[in-house]
Amino acid sequence: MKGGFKMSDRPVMIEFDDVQKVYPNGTVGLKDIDLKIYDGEFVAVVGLSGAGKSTLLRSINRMHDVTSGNLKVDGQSIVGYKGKDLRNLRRSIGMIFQDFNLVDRASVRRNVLSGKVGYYSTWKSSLGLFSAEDKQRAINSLKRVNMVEKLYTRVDELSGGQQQRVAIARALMQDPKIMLADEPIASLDPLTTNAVMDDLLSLNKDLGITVLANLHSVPLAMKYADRIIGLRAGQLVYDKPIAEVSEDDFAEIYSESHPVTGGAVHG
Ligand SMILES: Nc1ncnc2c1ncn2[C@@H]1O[C@H](COP(=O)(O)OP(=O)(O)OP(=O)(O)O)[C@@H](O)[C@H]1O
Repeated sequence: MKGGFKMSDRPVMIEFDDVQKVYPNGTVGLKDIDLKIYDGEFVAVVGLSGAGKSTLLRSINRMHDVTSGNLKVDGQSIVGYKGKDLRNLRRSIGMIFQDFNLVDRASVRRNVLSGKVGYYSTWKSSLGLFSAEDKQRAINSLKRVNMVEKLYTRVDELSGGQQQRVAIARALMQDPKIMLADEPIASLDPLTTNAVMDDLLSLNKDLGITVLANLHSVPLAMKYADRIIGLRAGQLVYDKPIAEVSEDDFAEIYSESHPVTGGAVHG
């Protein structure tokens, strides 16, 4: 926060307004969520398994639909989006997953170019007819995650950390405004964890991409994020800029037995 600059002075990129999500079987995924995420923020989402972290992330690109309330991305309400609007929303949001979601038997290059598949007709993409510009973009994306020397390597010959970096490069093909990282390092060892988190940080700081990452590790969240939010049983029970965060704060979020206090630790 140099020179008194605050993230909340920036435009709002994602806004939840009284959002509820109830799954068809009655499970509450999200409850009474009010949340603003600012353009260029790096937000870590922490909480116990089942707290609603994935549901929160996946409602932003409409992988999950919310049950009620409003959700805006870049000023536009996205809850009713269909067809072209929904496709454009998803193009503007990159996503990476715990298990990478790459095509194992294809090359790194092919996987990264597949980040552009939705932009081409089916026949062109099935024949691998990508434009020279997109081929160059794939190389640039791989350079950004230090993976360009693996361009022609098959994905199943890479380590987990390398695969996650390829997944980041693939997401970059869309030129996203937002990057959702759903437990990006849960399958990785500590060394590759730092490499992947460093990549996410560089997208955030160098390219200005707003990053939301679900993390199980509070120390990691403290190291990388501008702000930490905590969920418990679908509710937002913690929300602080990193300068105010103390590791002791997390006892409540991570205690299995403590009842939800109705957001007393908000803000
Ligand atoms: N498709 C679904 N149908 C029914 N319930 C679901 C579905 N997906 C998630 N849930 C439930 O919603 C709640 C929130 O799940 P969610 O996956 O968002 O939590 P999480 O914090 O991401 O957990 P984890 O860290 O284990 O991934 C949990 O109780 C979960 O069992």
